[in-house]
Amino acid sequence: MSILQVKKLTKHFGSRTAVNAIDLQIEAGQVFGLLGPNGSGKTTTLAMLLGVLRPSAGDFTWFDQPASAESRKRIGAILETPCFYPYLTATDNLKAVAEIKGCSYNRIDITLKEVGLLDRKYDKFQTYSLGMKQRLAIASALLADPQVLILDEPTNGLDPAGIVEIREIIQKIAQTGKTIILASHLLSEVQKVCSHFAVLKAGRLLHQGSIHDIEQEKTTIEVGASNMILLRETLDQLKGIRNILQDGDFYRLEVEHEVTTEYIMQHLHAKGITPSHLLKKQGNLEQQFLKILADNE
Ligand SMILES: Nc1ncnc2c1ncn2[C@@H]1O[C@H](COP(=O)(O)OP(=O)(O)OP(=O)(O)O)[C@@H](O)[C@H]1O
Repeated sequence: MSILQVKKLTKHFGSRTAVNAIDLQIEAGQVFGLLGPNGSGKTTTLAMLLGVLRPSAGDFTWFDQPASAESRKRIGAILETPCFYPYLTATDNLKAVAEIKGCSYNRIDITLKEVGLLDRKYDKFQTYSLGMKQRLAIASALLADPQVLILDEPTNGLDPAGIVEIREIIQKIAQTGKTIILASHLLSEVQKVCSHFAVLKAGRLLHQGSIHDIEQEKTTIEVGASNMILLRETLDQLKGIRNILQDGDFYRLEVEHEVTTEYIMQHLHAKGITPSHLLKKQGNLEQQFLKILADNE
């Protein structure tokens, strides 16, 4: 089932175009990363998709139907950190959220467990760390057991341990079959948790695809030396090299991910070869992201 179809979605703020005719397709079960630098239009896009902002042009469907109050109930979202009562416990705060959303209190312990806060449920919100506050926000978004969870920059401001916790929670939630859409400017985060992603820059959609495709990108090492024949003979004997192609005055090696330039260097040294050129090129999202941004300058 298609979860979200977006067509030519646009938002102008006065003369500024924050979101410029973007198209998106998100399918059930995907963990979808909306990736882009600050000010690229991620929050504005999510706000339109959640009915918080009215689009200037374009449209979208949720669950193959025009957006409605009904479809909105199937989506749990955190656009901004929700306001919790500092002097109330996590449980009492979630009771207040349950009242607003009209859902059963039975879900409170289930969601607190999902975000790893069950043993702190009677602690006051004001005693929570930033990471715990963010996890409680996720619990509140999960309270009505939505099909889709939307998170805007979920690891913002967290320390490395807090970031890992949020990542693990997102992965666990994804395993339950929910579709997750998260906006982030952190490439590594998107690469670690997302199955699919789109890149926004200055309100435009530059790329949409699966993380898998990018990870399948070949890792290559370029190596050149004055004696290309001896270099070739040496490279032919090395393990971990899948393919060797000559490209001008160097060879382009398709290698296993683990093969390092140090490994190549050691073997060349043993044969008395000093490389004139040695460069590893990894097909990871960061390079793709930078390339996508550069290609669209
Ligand atoms: N209410 C508003 N009025 C005027 N301009 C706005 C408004 N909201 C956002 N913008 C502008 O729209 C553009 C996109 O902002 P948006 O917050 O959607 O980007 P973002 O990718 O979410 O960035 P960040 O990661 O910094 O939150 C920016 O230039 C921003 O200044």
